[in-house]
Amino acid sequence: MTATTAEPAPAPAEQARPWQDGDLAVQTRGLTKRFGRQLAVDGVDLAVPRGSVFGFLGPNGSGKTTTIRVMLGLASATAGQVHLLGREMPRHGREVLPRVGALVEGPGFYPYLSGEANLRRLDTANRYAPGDTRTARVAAALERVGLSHAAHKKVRAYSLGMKQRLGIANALLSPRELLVLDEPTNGLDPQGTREVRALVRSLAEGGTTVFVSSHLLAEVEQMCTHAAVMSVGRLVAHGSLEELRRAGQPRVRVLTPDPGPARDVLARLGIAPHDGPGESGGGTAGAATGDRAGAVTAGLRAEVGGILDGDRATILVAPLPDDAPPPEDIAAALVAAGVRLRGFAVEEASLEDRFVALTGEGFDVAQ
Ligand SMILES: Nc1ncnc2c1ncn2[C@@H]1O[C@H](COP(=O)(O)OP(=O)(O)OP(=O)(O)O)[C@@H](O)[C@H]1O
Repeated sequence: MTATTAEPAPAPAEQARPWQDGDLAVQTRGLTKRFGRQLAVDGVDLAVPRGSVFGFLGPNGSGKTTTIRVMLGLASATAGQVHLLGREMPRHGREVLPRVGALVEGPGFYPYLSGEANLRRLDTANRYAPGDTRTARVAAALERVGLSHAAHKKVRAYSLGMKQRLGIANALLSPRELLVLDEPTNGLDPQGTREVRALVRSLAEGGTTVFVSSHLLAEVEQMCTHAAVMSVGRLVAHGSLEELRRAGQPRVRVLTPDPGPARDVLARLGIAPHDGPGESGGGTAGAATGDRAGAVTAGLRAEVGGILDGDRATILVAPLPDDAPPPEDIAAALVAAGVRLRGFAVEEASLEDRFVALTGEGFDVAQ
C-alpha cells in the first residue's frame, strides 16, 4: 500500500498475522519514515483499541508527529502499513478520513474572523460536510468545547487555550469515530491545559476513540486508558496504563547506618543497589538516586522520626530481580547479618521510573 520499495518486504509470518480491524481504531505494522539518512520512525507497530484514550508519549523529536502525519496520509511512509478504522491507508483515505477528526499543528484560523465564521469557512472547505446542517453543526461544536460565549469574538482576541479548543471544535464539526490530537496542550497555561484535558476525557466518554500525543507523562496518566512510548523513532512500550505500570520493576529501599554490610547481604541475594552519594552528614538520611529520591528521603525521614538524631544513615535503593526472595526474607537476612535497619520498604516502580528507564530521557512531569 503506502510502502515504497526502500525497505525489505515483511516476513511471511508477518503477512499472515490477521489485521484486527474490528477491535482497533488504528493499527500500524512496521511503519517507517526516513528523511534522507535520518530514520524518524523506525518499524512502529501500533494497536489502538476502539473506545480508548490512547496516549502517544515521547520526548521531543522522538517521531510522534511524523507517525501521526503518516497515519493520516499527510505524509507517505517509507515502509510499513497503516489501517485506520479498519481500512488501509492511504488507499481508502477518501472513505475513512471523513470519520476521523484531527488537530495536527493547528488549523490556520483567520484572526480577523470570529470563531464561528472560521468554523463555517473550514466546514465549507470540506466537501463531505452537508451545507444544510452547517449552522447547527458549528453551534454544536462550539458548545462542545465551551466556546459558545465567544462564538462571535474575533479569533485574534482568543487566548491560546481558546484557539486550541477552536481547533478541536473544527475536528468535531462532523461526527467522528476517531480523533487524533497532536500535543493539544502544548503552549497552554495551566487553566487552558486543564480545559483541554477535561475536554479530551469527555470526548472519550461519548465513545469516540481519542489518540493524543504528548511529551508529558503526567498528562497521559491523567487522560489516557492506554499508551505507547516512543524513543528515537522506535516504540519502546505499548499497552494499557495498568499493564505498563505492572511491567515496572519493583525495588527495595533500605535505610541503615550500616550500608557496607547491607550492600554485601543484598549482593548475596542477587540484589545490586544503585551507586548513590553514600552516607550523608548532619544526622539525616542520604539520598541514593538523585532528585526523585529527595522526596522519598523526606518521607522516610518523617517515618523514622527522632531516631536519626546524631547518627549517619544511608538509603540504599535497588531494583528487585524477578527471582529475588520475598521482602520479609530480605529484611530477615539483613537483620541476621547484624545490619541495623531504620527503614525497609519494597515499592512498585512508578510509571515515570519505567518510562525514564525505557527512553533513557527524563520526561517533563510538570502540571
Ligand atoms: N520534514 C522533515 N524533514 C526532515 N526531518 C524531519 C522532518 N520532520 C521531522 N523530522 C525529524 O524527524 C524526527 C522526529 O520528529 P517529530 O516531529 O516526528 O518528533 P516529535 O516526537 O513529534 O517531536 P515534537 O514533540 O518536538 O514535535 C526529528 O529528528 C525531526 O527533526
